[in-house]
Amino acid sequence: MELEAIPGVGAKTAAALRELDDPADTVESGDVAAIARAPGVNEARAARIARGAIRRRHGDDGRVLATDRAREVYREAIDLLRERTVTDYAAKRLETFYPSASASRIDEAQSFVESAIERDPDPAVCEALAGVEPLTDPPTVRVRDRCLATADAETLARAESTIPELSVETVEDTRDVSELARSYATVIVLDEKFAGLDVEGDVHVRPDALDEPAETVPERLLAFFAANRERLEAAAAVHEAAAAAGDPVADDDTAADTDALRDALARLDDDGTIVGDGELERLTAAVDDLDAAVSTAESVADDRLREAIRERDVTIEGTDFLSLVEQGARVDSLLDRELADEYDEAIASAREHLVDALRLEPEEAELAERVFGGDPSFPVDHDESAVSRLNTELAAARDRRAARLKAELASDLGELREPVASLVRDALELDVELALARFARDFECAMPEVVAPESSDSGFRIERGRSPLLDVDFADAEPVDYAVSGATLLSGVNSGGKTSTLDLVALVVVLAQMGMPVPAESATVERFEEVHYYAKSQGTLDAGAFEATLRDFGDLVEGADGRLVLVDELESITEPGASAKIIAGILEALDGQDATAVFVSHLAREIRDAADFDVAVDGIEAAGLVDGELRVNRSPRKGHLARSTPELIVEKLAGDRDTDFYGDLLEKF
Ligand SMILES: Nc1ncnc2c1ncn2[C@@H]1O[C@H](COP(=O)(O)OP(=O)(O)OP(=O)(O)O)[C@@H](O)[C@H]1O
Repeated sequence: MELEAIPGVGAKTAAALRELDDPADTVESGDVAAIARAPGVNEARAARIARGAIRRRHGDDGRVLATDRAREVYREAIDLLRERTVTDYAAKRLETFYPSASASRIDEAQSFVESAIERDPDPAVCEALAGVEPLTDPPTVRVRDRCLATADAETLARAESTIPELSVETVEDTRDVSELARSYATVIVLDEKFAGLDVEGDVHVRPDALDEPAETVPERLLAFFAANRERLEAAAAVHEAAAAAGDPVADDDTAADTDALRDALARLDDDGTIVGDGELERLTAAVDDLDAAVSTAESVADDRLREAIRERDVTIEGTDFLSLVEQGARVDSLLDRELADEYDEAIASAREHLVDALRLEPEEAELAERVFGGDPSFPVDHDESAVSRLNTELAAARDRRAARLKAELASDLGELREPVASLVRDALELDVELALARFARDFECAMPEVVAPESSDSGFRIERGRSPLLDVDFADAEPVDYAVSGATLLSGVNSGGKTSTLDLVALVVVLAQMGMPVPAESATVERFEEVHYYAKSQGTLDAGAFEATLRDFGDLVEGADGRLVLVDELESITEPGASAKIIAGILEALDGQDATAVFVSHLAREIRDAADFDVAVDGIEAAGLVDGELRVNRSPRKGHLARSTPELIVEKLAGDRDTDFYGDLLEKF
């Protein structure tokens, strides 16, 4: 796919997207997190790119939201959905839903949404979702005890780019390899021609080493899993909680084995090292504690010997005494001769202490024996070279064991790499689905029927619609029935709910064309090409602004087929007499076209009089004034010019007061 063919993707963004593993599929997948891995592409931009890809696939020019207020209603709809997500991912992913005029796009979104709203938003699942985030790639780990070696320049370049964790060294011959083996614990030679090579050290000839990065640098997988541990554990918890709630995220055969994942993670420390292996822990501790254990062992032996000397009467022959005096304080020979058994016991206790403290195995214990037992001395002394030998052996055993365990764990993790990617993706997608399910429940929604413009059901029909955009609690929103086909005026008392009705219509249409459920008992909506919603102007416009507004409406009525036009009190832009004429003219222009329009106005009577055709008028009626409060039937009555608030008040006064004034006034309405 030509990435530049996606609306909104220029050459620069396309170049960034080409850095992804599989640019075309990733962009088409709608996976906002995966798209956002492209350099310089944040999640908001990724959502726009995903939306662009959807539009391209459906040949959709994305013109539905034609005015500021229409765009605002869309934002409000998106906000209502986003408020119901737990993860940032789901919040961004919801932005890939937009009102479309393409039947195939609406069908596609509807089929996703229909199954999503069947989900049960279980609290345990939502809680677990809080820790889920898209998987992250940790920075490259540098491994310094291993290197790659090759004689070939091309292989060298490939090695540097595929295994950046290791140094890549150039070697000409066996001598070079053997030199490397002295600087690195392990050397991996990449060239076939070195096969059968015999040099000292841990040297392997592995021409396939670059194709098996998991084996060559198990640290890469370990670092990846260590860095993503919390996300993975959270995703696993989501799957487990969803399964426990009887609403599994994925089919059993596609689900990752969460037990295997937990088991593998338990073997891994946060810094990518191995944990939970008793033998490795023993060897690591033995290396770390060796010096301290040697000096404690010396003290143990010294204490024993001191005790023994203190309790013994030693008879010194004259010659010995003489040599003692002549040679200074050398008592070694005396110790050997007079206290041989005690000395041996003291040395034995030192060795025993060393073996016990370091928990040494028999072969290691043999080396430990040599640490004590040189010429007798007091205080007891150790053999430094024996300590260093023991240290080298223990460290080598530790490193061998760690390398083997890393390789084993990496091989287990390698098998989990793909499954965990879907484990996390599915958990994040579940959050999108649960947000939709919660939205549908919270606002008692139904899936609307979206019909073709040429259908006999053109326009819109909403039954018992309740707007979540009202300034009252949703529980107090009174249901509204309203249907319009063609152009109509909507009249009604002040604060009767005219603006709220326009909002409800706009919201239902926008949601329906996004493929979403709508807050109504049922709804049928034409698939509008464009939604033009004009909010009430704040006061009279100056000449320039008035002219600009008239131009807008001039454009609007040109080729208005397939448009939904919602206009709130256009009369406020200028003086009432002129307004009525302008609105009448616009309605006349729309009347001959396949447009659907609702014009809210307090000038319905005047507009009707100014129009050259029979203007349809609906009305939001007040049932009357009760204790100075309007009692309103929120559903507009079809073909009915509603009485205005002033008329209602005059009528009330005419009934209450004993004077002709109010009666005469009433007749003027
Ligand atoms: N369906 C409804 N359910 C509950 N309350 C509603 C409903 N519709 C409107 N209201 C309440 O009535 C108030 C006024 O509604 P709205 O602004 O839509 O009336 P209006 O007819 O456009 O008024 P005006 O003629 O002054 O422009 C709203 O702020 C809301 O509190």
